[in-house]
Amino acid sequence: MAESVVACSSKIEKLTTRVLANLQNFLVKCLFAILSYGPMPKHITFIMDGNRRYAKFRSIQQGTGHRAGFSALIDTLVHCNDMGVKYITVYAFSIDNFKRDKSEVQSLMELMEEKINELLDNQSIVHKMNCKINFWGNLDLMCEPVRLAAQKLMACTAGNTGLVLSVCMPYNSTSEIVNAVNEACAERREVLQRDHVHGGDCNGQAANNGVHSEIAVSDLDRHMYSAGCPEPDIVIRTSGETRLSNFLLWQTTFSHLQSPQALWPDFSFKHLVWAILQYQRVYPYLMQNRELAKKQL
Ligand SMILES: CC(C)=CCC/C(C)=C/CC/C(C)=C/COP(=O)(O)OP(=O)(O)O
Repeated sequence: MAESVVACSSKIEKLTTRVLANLQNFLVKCLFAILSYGPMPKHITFIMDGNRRYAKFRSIQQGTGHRAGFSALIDTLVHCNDMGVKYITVYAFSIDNFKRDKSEVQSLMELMEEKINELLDNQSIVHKMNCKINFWGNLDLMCEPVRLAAQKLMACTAGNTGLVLSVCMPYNSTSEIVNAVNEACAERREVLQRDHVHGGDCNGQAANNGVHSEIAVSDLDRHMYSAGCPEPDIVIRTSGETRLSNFLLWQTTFSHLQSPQALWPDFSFKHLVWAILQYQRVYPYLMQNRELAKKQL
């Protein structure tokens, strides 16, 4: 008798769990349907701030905070993918982060290597979502195991057609801009020299193909890590901080900035939905600004 009561109550428990999960799925789908009536962002970027504070407040190891941060990143990717957001860009390691305590940098590198290798597995969530993964930054600054793993991940997801995740690492925007200026100048010099050899005038001006020696905005665009990717619609910096900290300065002129109080490992579905609702609220003004700027050019 007692056994059958236990078996029955366990069946009821399982059923309740399944019903609640289905109900939750249904509510989430309703929410997506409501959101999709408004303009949906194509590209959301995250400054994943507050991982160490998360660990400190819980009196756990600092590295555990960064691990929780990685889980929050994967959950966020899944939600964005479900909502049809095509581009996600995250600030995972700034060039300035190399100035941190040696042991902290070392443990961050180990975490990066471990997690990138996990993502390389065919069964990983990013493969299931057909994600393409880019790394934006100077990978030569990373230690060899991280660099090799990152290059392998980029190569093996290059043909994927789903969500595009760009991991900024080791990155800062001013280096990206300087790099783009140098590359654009080198490219222009090459064209002018070629033209000169083939009949340009003695001032180095192109002969007749309309090439000018000045660099245009579009030249720099082509040499940014973000070439081919739409400008971010939303920049979210968690932990209530309101600085950009040298992140995507070139690309975020018209982006909507948000700084939820949540620390990155606590960032969840509700924060994401709230961020999109806020974006939809200000969307007409964002578009107005963009149009105005285009006219002024
Ligand atoms: C493979 C891959 C993409 C891994 C990403 C893992 C991850 C979440 C990295 C975040 C690294 C970082 C320095 C975050 C800033 O928080 P913080 O450490 O500055 O914390 P604080 O703001 O509390 O000081």
